[in-house]
Formats: sequence, C-alpha cells, structure tokens
Amino acid sequence: MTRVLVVNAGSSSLKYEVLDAESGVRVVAGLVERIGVPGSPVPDHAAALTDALEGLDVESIDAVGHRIVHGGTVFVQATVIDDAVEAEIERLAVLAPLHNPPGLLGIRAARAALPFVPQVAVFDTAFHATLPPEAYTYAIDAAVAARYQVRRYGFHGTSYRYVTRRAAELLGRPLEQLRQVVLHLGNGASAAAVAGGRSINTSMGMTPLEGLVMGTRSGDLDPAVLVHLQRVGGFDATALDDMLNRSSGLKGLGGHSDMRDLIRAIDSGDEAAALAFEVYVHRVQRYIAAYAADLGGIDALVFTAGVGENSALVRARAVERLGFLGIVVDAGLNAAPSSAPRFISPDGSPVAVLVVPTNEELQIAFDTVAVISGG
Ligand SMILES: Nc1ncnc2c1ncn2[C@@H]1O[C@H](COP(=O)(O)OP(=O)(O)O)[C@@H](O)[C@H]1O
Ligand SMILES: CC(=O)OP(=O)(O)O
Ligand SMILES: [Mg+2]
Repeated sequence: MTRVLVVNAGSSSLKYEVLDAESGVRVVAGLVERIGVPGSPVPDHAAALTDALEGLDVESIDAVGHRIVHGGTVFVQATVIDDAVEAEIERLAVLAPLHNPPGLLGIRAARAALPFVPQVAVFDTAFHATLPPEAYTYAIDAAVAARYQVRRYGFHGTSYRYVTRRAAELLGRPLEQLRQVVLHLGNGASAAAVAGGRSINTSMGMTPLEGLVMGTRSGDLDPAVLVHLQRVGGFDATALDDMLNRSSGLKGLGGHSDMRDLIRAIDSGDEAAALAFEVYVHRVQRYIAAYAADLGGIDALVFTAGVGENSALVRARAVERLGFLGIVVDAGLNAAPSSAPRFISPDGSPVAVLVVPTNEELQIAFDTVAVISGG
C-alpha cells in the first residue's frame, strides 16, 4: 500500500488529500475555498497549508504529490523534487503568478514536515507538450519570441488527462478514437481540444491568463489595450499584471469572482453581474465551436471543474446556439443535481455532452507513484 499526500493549490483554493494510490481510496480529504476572497476567514495559501499539515498523521505518508501549474519547457512529465527542481519552479513563478508561488509554499511546507519522504511535482503544462507548432506559436516577431521564450503552454493538463479518460470509459469507446472538447471551468478556466487522448489546442497560453473569462482574469484581449493603458493610463508592468490577473474577469465586470455569488447577484437584479455572465458564456461558446473545427468534428463535449460540474445554467447557455454542430443538452438531464459522471445530451445525439467531475488529486497520486517506482 502506498499512501500519497496530494497538495493542489488552485488560485482560490487549497485541496489536499491522503489516498491509497493502489486502490484510489481516500483516507483524508480537505478543501479550503475562497482563499483571499474578501470576507473569507482564510487570508492566503500559507495559512491554509499550516492548518492542513497540523491535522495529518505524517508517519503514515509514503510520498507527496504536488500540483505545480507551470513547468515551462523543462518539465514535460512528473518529476521528483530536489533543490534544483524547486529553484526552477521558482524561476517559472513569474509566468504563473497566482499559482506557482502557492505551489512552492506547498513544496516547502511539505519538505520541512516530511523531510525523508519523496516529493513529486506534477505539472499542469505537461499534458499539452503534444501541441503542434501552429497551436503553440504566437504570431509575433520570431526573433523576439525566441529571445524571450514567448510561446503557448496550456494548463489544467492533469485535469484534462483524467477527464478525457473517464469520458472515454463512460462512452464505452477507445480514447484513441475520440475527438473531445473539454471545458475546465473553475476559478481559472480553460478549454482543450483533445484528439485521441492528445492535446492539440488549448485556450490558456504562455501564462494561465489567455482564453476564457475567469473569476478574476480577463482571458483574451486585444494586446493593444495594454499598450494604450501604458501610454495613456500610466500603468506599469506590475499594475497591468495585477489588473489582468486579479481584478478582471467576472470580478472586474460583475463584482464577484465566485460564480455562485455572481449568479446570486444576477438573481437580485444586478445588471453589471448579468453582463459579466453574458461575456463569460459568449467566450465559452466561441471556444467550443473553434475547437470542434480544430478537431475536424466533435464526438464529445465534456464539462468539468467547479462551474462546469455544478452550474446547469452555464452549461445550458454555453451550448444554446451550437445545435448546428449537433451539440444539444436535454434540459431535464442537465438540471438534475448529481455529483456522478453523466450524460446530459439526449439519447442518440450526434455529439455526446457529458459532465465528468475532475479528480486532479487522484491523477497526481497515480503519477507520483509511477515516478517514484520508476514507471
Ligand atoms: N453550485 C455551483 N454553481 C455555480 N458555480 C459553482 C457551484 N459550486 C462551485 N461553483 C464555482 O466553481 C468555482 C471554483 O471552482 P474550482 O474548480 O473549485 O476552482 P479552482 O480554480 O480554485 O480549483 C467558483 O467560481 C464557484 O463559484
Ligand atoms: C491554471 C489555473 O488557472 O488553475 P486554477 O483553475 O486552479 O486556478
Ligand atoms: Mg482547480
């Protein structure tokens, strides 16, 4: 039996689990949400982590798996952490300012608390190492891109790997034959086009800022907006970074980063919140259609993560105009509350639409054991 402690520092959450990597059975599970959200009792990831580690029986743990968001071009698979790996993750933090720093806090806290236990980093970027050049290349001056290592990476890869396999099982078809569009809609949100289990496009780019509208992040933007704000608004790099990553998205438009809070505000008649929701849904819809085109057709559309798993309203609105692609949801199936993986398209639909709860922790535990056992 191999007991793995998994630490998943999301941008607004800390998820930790101790699980038996052979059976997948959970021994301990904890979730701290709304980290840093105004009014929340949890100010930052460090506080959340200290509380988490205090409650654990460290003697029983054989390995620790850490979710690390940015692995750059160096880490294309899960890697045992030593001082050099830790330093490289720190160097990459500038490319994932909301994520690599809490990920590092997790590594440091766990290495201090469990100094003799192997620790493994499992990277969000790794799954997207298969992106073709036409998907990972930005159309900027190639010399500038090369000099500053500007390219797209993509994130949420651990989630995509787990969810696409589960979807294939549910469909009863080989993963290798499926064209899937997956929407990972959490606080951070992205879409991926997955052909035969390989990522061929994804909406996040060099950093987890590109693509969909998120809790506090803008997603896609005309880059000239940044130039304008620098020239006319006096914004410097820090101010831009802060605005785009922390005070944009649903929060910037509608005053709430958390989708539950946003929907509550809409229900009470808040027009700014309603506009934020429309912009969010419009963007999701566009990526579904674009990725169906990238794949040359779509067999399955899969919703996952906090919003994708729980908001029937977001799912219904996202596919509302996509009937021309064969994408429709059954209103009753979509609205039925459930935490199980399930179909929400009508029987016999040309495109299967599914809700598949992600399990990054389980995937990280498997990957951790595979790495330390040399598999
Ligand atoms: N029942 C629900 N309806 C709508 N949104 C929900 C629901 N439950 C959770 N969410 C949303 O899921 C998001 C958090 O997703 P999660 O995947 O946990 O985030 P993280 O990116 O931090 O890992 C929040 O916006 C939250 O409001
Ligand atoms: C990469 C990313 O945005 O992660 P999360 O959704 O957990 O914030
Ligand atoms: Mg997450």
